[in-house]
Amino acid sequence: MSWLQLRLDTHPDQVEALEALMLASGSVAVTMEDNADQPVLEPAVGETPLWQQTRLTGLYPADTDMDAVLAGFPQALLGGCAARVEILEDKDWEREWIKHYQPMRFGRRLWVCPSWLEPPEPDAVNLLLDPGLAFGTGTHPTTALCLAALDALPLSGARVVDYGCGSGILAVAALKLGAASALGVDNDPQALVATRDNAGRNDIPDAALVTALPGAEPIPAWRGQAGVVIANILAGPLMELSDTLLALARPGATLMLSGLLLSQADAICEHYADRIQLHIAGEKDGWVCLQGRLAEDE
Ligand SMILES: C[S@@+](CC[C@H](N)C(=O)[O-])C[C@H]1O[C@@H](n2cnc3c(N)ncnc32)[C@H](O)[C@@H]1O
Repeated sequence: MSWLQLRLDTHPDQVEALEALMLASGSVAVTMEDNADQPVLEPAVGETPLWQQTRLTGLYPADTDMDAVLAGFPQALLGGCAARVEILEDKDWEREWIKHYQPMRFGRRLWVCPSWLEPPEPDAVNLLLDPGLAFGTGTHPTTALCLAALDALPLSGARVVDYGCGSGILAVAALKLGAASALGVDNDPQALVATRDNAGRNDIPDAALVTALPGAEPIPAWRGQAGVVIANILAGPLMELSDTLLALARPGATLMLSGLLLSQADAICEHYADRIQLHIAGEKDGWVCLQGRLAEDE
């Protein structure tokens, strides 16, 4: 079975009305994205506009008369947008995604391999991953930057905090690269489940990885203990969480921040400047990873 997909590139003011029209005209699902396919950016951290152009995609059964659907939309709404109708072949989307998820190398030693494939370099540090519903497959530039930066750190025996752990990819990578223990924090309980599953998949002993929701009981025990604190979130939370992240770090610790665009780096560096000097440790597709070391007497 195939489907028809109606794509409308429109101004955010019109999104609500157009979504209602799509649903009323037989669309079984409507999704919205920034039509430049950019992530959600936060106005507080840069002048990058949020949702300036929105792409609405409505999914219609294959026998829908799309000319009639479009004719039923008021010109005042449709006039300002680019509309396109496409045939969407029905596929097993989960399988499609899996087909394209292949082993990836980060830095010198680290490979991230889908758990259902054989690692191409059995002697490398191989992290077996099944991201489930959580963010963190290694395919996003920010995750890739953090993984490469982790590979370059002396992690042997370190205690590592992964704040915003998603699939747990960074915490588990740190443990595979020699860290002694890790704390994975996420405000999405599903992410904590994925993190524990991925740790199990990589034979990480239970005691080596603690997972917690923000503010939960195991976190105070980590205050001032971590030799490496990583947070790959977004610029806004990285600012809000600065005290929390720095409180977890011990003197001399490395702080690694990602999830931000090059245009947001100065604002973040400035925000942290009275405690730690951060520099751009890596850049990929417009995203950056910032890194710095706390003073030994911090
Ligand atoms: C961009 S993903 C990063 C996942 C993974 N660490 C990686 O590098 O691929 C950000 C994660 O941070 C979590 N998150 C967002 N805001 C948070 C907050 N204020 N406190 C804790 N976790 C947060 C999200 O649920 C998400 O799993």
